[in-house]
Amino acid sequence: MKTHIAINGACGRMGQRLVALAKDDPELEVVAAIDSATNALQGKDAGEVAGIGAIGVPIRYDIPLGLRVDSLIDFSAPVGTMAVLPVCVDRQIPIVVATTGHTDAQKAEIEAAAHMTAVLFAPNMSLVVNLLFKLVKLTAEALNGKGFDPEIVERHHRFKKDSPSGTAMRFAEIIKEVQGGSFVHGREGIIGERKPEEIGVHAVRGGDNVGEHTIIFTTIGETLELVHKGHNRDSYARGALLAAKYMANRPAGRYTMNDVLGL
Ligand SMILES: NC(=O)C1=CN([C@@H]2O[C@H](COP(=O)(O)OP(=O)(O)OC[C@H]3O[C@@H](n4cnc5c(N)ncnc54)[C@H](OP(=O)(O)O)[C@@H]3O)[C@@H](O)[C@H]2O)C=CC1
Ligand SMILES: O=C(O)C1=N[C@H](C(=O)O)C[C@H](O)C1
Repeated sequence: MKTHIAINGACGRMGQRLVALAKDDPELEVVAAIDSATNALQGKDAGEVAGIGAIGVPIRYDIPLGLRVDSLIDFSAPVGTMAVLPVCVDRQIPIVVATTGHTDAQKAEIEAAAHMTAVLFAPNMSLVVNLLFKLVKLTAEALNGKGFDPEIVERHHRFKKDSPSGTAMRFAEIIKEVQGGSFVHGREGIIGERKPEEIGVHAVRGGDNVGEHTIIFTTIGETLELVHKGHNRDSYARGALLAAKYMANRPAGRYTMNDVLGL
């Protein structure tokens, strides 16, 4: 039986790739394509919006009542996640939250929803980025107390609304969990020498970059850099579709991409 998925943010850059890749997957069927009520593409066919031809699913701002939805993937905006989250709770729809940029209060609401429905909340759906989370933890552990300065540089397209990226902040949190420290976002002026406890996080914006993260561990005499460069958005989309299949029919609880990817 196919997994019936709903996509929140279906008109966006990621939403369109999900619609396109799901069409080629015999295990998946897109049954609902949701976007903001004000989006000019409301009512258009989601397949046409994604450039793959009609799939018979119109863009809507809600999930039709009575429709079987096995899991919902959210690549929208923080306000979009918060709009769809209570619907998923009410209707017991497992939700994959891939959107980034939520406030701490919004993050707490998403975590709390996991007591009522199945929730996977991850800033990056790519297999190798999730592997890199592990490599950065290993590196932070190996270099802890040895005089290395951690700094993170992320690069994204000019259209990205949140900064720093959710992924960059996850790398920073992993280092902090191992080494302690405090985040420094950019530097300007006569700020004095770098303090050993600093974890620098820096955002570059421009062009059509789909996402690059460089995690730097540098000391007097040598530097180690761990780098991921996305080539297109499909690595994120494929991970999210895998997650949607994994989440279908799961009981309430908090799930991770490590569960999905077997990492
Ligand atoms: N976890 C991961 O692996 C990845 C996460 N992301 C994150 O996913 C999110 C989306 O990225 P991207 O596709 O590039 O962004 P886009 O801006 O291209 O798409 C977002 C879509 O969501 C829509 N939207 C806005 N508000 C709502 C709402 N209230 N309800 C439903 N839909 C809404 C937007 O509509 P409108 O234009 O009308 O506002 C737009 O169509 C970002 O937070 C990004 O950081 C991106 C890539 C990978
Ligand atoms: O907005 C994007 O494009 C991306 N956002 C995610 C993030 O903020 O970490 C993941 C990826 O880097 C692409």
